[in-house]
Amino acid sequence: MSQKPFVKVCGLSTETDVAVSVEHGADAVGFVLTKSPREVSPQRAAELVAGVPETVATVAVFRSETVDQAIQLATEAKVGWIQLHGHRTPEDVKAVKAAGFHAIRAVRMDADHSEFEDWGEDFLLIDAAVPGSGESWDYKAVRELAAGRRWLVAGGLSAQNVAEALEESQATGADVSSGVESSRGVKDPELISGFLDASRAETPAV
Ligand SMILES: O=C(O)c1ccccc1N[C@@H]1O[C@H](COP(=O)(O)O)[C@@H](O)[C@H]1O
Repeated sequence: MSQKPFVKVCGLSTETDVAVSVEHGADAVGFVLTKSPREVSPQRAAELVAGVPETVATVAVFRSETVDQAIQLATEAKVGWIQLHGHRTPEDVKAVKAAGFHAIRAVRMDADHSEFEDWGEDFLLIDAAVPGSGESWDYKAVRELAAGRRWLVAGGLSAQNVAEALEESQATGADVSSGVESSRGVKDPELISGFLDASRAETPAV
C-alpha cells in the first residue's frame, strides 16, 4: 500500500485508551453503543469524545438499533460518525448522511455481492461473520469485489497481521478491537500503540 492507511481503534471505554490511540496516530476512535462487552452509554461516550482532537474521527457503533435510534444515540454521544452493522438498506445510509453524520456501513465478508455496492457511505467496512469476535478470515478474498471503494478491513486483526492484511486486501484502512485487548472488552495501551505502529509498517517483500 503506497498511501497511509486510515486506522480506527474501536471499543474504547477509558480516557487512557483514547489518549494512547490519539497519540499513536489513530485516524478514528470507536465507541460501541450496542449490546457488547465493550458497550458504553452515550453519556460516557460523550465524556470520552470531549478529549478527542477534531482531526480524529469519533465513531458510534450500532448493530440491532434502527437508524433513527442510532441517530438519536449518536447525537447524545456527540460523535461525528455512525457505523451500522446488521441488516441495512440504502435508505439507512441516506438517513445517517441527511442527519449530518459520516457513515460507515459494515458487511460480512461473505455477504451477497449486491451489499458491496456503493450506497453513499464514506467507508464500507468488511468484517468477519460476527463483529467484535476477533475472528480472522481470508482478507484477500474480497480484493476484487471491493476494488475502487473506500473500505476498511476488520475482524481478527492484530499487530501481527495488520500490515499483511492491508497489503493482501488492498483496503483503504483497518479497524481493530479484540486484537488490542488483554482480555475480552479490556483494552491494553501497549497493544494499541503496537497495532497503530504495525499498521503503518511496510510488509516485508517475500
Ligand atoms: O466490538 C464489538 O463488540 C462490536 C459489537 C457490535 C458491532 C460491532 C462491534 N465491533 C466491530 O467489530 C470489528 C472488530 O472486530 P475484532 O474484534 O477486531 O475482530 C470492528 O469493525 C468493530 O468496530
